[in-house]
Amino acid sequence: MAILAYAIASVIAFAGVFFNLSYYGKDVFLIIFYTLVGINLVFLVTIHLMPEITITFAKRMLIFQLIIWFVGFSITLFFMADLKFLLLIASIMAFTFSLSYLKFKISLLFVCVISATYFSISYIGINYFQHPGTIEFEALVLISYIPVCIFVAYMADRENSQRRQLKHAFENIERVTQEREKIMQQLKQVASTDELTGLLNRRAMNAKLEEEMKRFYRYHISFCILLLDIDYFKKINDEYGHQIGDLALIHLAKTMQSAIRETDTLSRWGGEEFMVLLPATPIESARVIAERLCLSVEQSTMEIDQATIRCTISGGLSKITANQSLEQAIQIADTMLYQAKAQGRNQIAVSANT
Ligand SMILES: Nc1nc2c(ncn2[C@@H]2O[C@H](COP(=O)(O)OP(=O)(O)OP(=O)(O)O)[C@@H](O)[C@H]2O)c(=O)[nH]1
Repeated sequence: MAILAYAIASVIAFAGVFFNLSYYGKDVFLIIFYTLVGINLVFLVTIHLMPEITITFAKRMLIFQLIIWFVGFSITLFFMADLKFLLLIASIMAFTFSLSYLKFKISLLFVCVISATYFSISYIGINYFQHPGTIEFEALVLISYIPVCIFVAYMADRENSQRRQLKHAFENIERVTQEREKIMQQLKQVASTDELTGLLNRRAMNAKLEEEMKRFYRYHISFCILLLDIDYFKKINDEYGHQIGDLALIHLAKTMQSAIRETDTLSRWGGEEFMVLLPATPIESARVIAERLCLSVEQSTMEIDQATIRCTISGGLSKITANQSLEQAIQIADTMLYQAKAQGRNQIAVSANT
């Protein structure tokens, strides 16, 4: 809308020149007009061509352009004495364009400057250069021009502030949405992580198992469940205290995590129990992985207060089959774990039902 107003204003100004309706004739006006346009263009091109242009320099150029525009306006007013009124309308339209970027007070200042210039030129023109018209008529013109400009300035300022408020509101919404997403992510992370070891907790593991189960029903790719339990962990707690017990749990979690494949998932199932999900793994491969896990725990040591803590783990391994539920597979792994404990610990018991 503002650009349209600016374009119409330019067309009116050019039409004035084209139809040679000016008081002093086309030639004088054209020389001055094109000189000003030329100077302006040179500066515009300079601004765009200089890559190292600074904001201060650009602002100075803007002031320079304003001065050129103002001088151009004054000269045009003077030479187009019989078209002054038309030029004033063009200035309102051009104003509509620039006002959308200006504050209300600055717009008022512009209106005052233009009105004063118009009146001075009319006064000089009528009294000393035989310009047509009377000073009373010019005053009347200004009386109608000023309220229109003030109205345009007010409307532009109101639209501007509404636009700013809207932009601000959108920015706020964007920021709040981003923060909310971040918090949701953090909450999700906290809700699915075991605080002590940083592994997935039981709830998150259950979700993973459900997902794997759906994949199993859809693609018939079976998976294995390995339930692990630290042997005689109570002794560590009793001997070294609960805090050292916690450190031992962290240490063992790290040891086990580094012993499994990236595609397998280790979680803290509860207390000193851990569960490993081995997707798309045949039972024999799962047994190899489980035994390697046992060995890496057995071989790892933890130095605390000059004491060396060693642990072993026992495990129960089961494979999901078509005729059983997830709960049944977990139950079988639990039974196998019980069997591994009963058989002397530090070993893996594998379900025969595979
Ligand atoms: N420090 C610490 N201890 C835990 C935690 N969760 C469970 N425990 C301890 O783990 C021990 C488990 O003991 P039991 O269930 O008797 O089993 P165990 O001593 O490991 O013996 P077996 O499992 O039969 O080999 C208990 O002493 C629990 O207090 C924990 O988060 N931190």
